[in-house]
Amino acid sequence: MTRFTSTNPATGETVWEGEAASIEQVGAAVEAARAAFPDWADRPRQDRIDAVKRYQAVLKERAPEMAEAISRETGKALWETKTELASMAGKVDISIRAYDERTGERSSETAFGRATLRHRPHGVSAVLGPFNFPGHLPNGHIVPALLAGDTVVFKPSEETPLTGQLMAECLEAADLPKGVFNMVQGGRDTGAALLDQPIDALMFTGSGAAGAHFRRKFADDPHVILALELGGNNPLVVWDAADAEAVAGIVVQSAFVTTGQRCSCARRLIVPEGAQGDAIVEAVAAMSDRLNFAPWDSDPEPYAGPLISEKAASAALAALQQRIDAGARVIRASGPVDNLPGAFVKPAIIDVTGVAVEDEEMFAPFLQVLRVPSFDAAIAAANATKYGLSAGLVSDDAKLWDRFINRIRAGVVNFNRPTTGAAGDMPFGGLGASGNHRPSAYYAADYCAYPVASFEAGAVKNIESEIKGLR
Ligand SMILES: NC(=O)c1ccc[n+]([C@@H]2O[C@H](COP(=O)([O-])OP(=O)(O)OC[C@H]3O[C@@H](n4cnc5c(N)ncnc54)[C@H](O)[C@@H]3O)[C@@H](O)[C@H]2O)c1
Ligand SMILES: O=CCC[C@H](NC(=O)CCC(=O)O)C(=O)O
Repeated sequence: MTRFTSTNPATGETVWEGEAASIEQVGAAVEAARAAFPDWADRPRQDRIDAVKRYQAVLKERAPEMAEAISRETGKALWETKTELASMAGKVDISIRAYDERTGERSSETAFGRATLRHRPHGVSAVLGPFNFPGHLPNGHIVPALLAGDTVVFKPSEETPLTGQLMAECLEAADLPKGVFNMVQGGRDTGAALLDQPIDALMFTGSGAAGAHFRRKFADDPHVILALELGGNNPLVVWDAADAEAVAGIVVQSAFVTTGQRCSCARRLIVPEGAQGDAIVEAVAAMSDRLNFAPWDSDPEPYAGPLISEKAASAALAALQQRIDAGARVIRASGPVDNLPGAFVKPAIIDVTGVAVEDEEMFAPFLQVLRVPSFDAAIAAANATKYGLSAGLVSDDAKLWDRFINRIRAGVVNFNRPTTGAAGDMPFGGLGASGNHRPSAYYAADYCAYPVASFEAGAVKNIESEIKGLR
């Protein structure tokens, strides 16, 4: 057994300590999920709705305590973790609607009787969660999976086992049948052990690198459904927008919210060459100076907290330095935040125009500016990435939006809105290295069940007259 801990990145305090699941325990969790599957899948839909509604009630009751726990474990500001808990409870009603609308059952009358579309669950779903929304994002797989009739084995991020434990307690309090929901704690080894088991689906939210690994791992297992929600190198284009202050607010919320630890954060700001671009970059830099990065419970309320760990901060700063060494010009330098531990970093803005930089996500509050000569060049630069999660245009000119929306290659596209802050009642997912065309949020219902078309005649009837060429 391997012991591991999770610590508050703002203080170094241990917030959770425990054992990673052994291979045997992982196997037992999958067996329990397998044994529970037939009964759970065959239950009337209302039974499963009642179960997730009970879970929702527990979540609502425990929301204040859980929001604080997520803040302590991730360092995220309390205002933000409160919204995470609200999204978790809200996910239940959204998923019930999505199930009915996207994967429910419907019949139509035919000449021979009836044609019916049904959806059936896949079986045992492994859910691997990320650290940045350790409740909301795994919850966005778990709730639709349970509603569809799948059983679940969940492994939270090794950075956020406390959040995982609290979610498991809520599901236990919801009195689901034994084996329907199971949790195993641990790191990548535990995740790998889970994926070596006979599972029917992998519902994954995490890094592009891990997603690429899973694509390869399951290449010969087409029966295992993969839903991959991965990172991005998201572009935000600002073009012909007169109010630089207003633009700055949208850019800052796109790039720096959650200390840049959202998959949908803008990583690349694309602006016109010359004075228009200068004014925008100056306004963004000035606003970034006013952001208060501080511990989650400080007074006044912080804008955001630290990165998830000192290790993550060192890795992100190294990636930033690599770009500076390659020729990027520093507009705002990062570095430690005064008198706070090493997981805190200042937001950085660098100009990478004409510099060959890696097309990789920096999961930190670091924004790269690119200056281009025309709107066509801006769209080309925006699309010059292997990823395709979120993108945005800020402009006073609605005609530019018409061009942008038709040509941009991303799953979540915003006009005069931050790239962050997606909605649960819309699909959420990306193209290329950002996913595998199985978007989550409202469309999670689609990967939790498969469609079955059935053609049903009420009685055995002689169809000889329909058979051509019968002698
Ligand atoms: N598209 C989305 O919806 C979305 C949402 C949130 C975060 N993300 C992305 O997630 C990343 C941040 O989260 P993270 O650092 O926790 O991601 P991560 O990929 O490091 O880890 C995610 C989960 O997968 C497990 N894991 C990772 N590699 C594994 C392997 N080889 N075998 C088995 N299990 C493995 C981890 O233990 C963890 O539980 C960022 O890239 C971000 O963009 C994407
Ligand atoms: O870190 C990545 C996603 C954060 C968030 N996205 C969503 O909440 C998607 C909607 C859902 O799953 O219900 C964002 O875009 O800010």
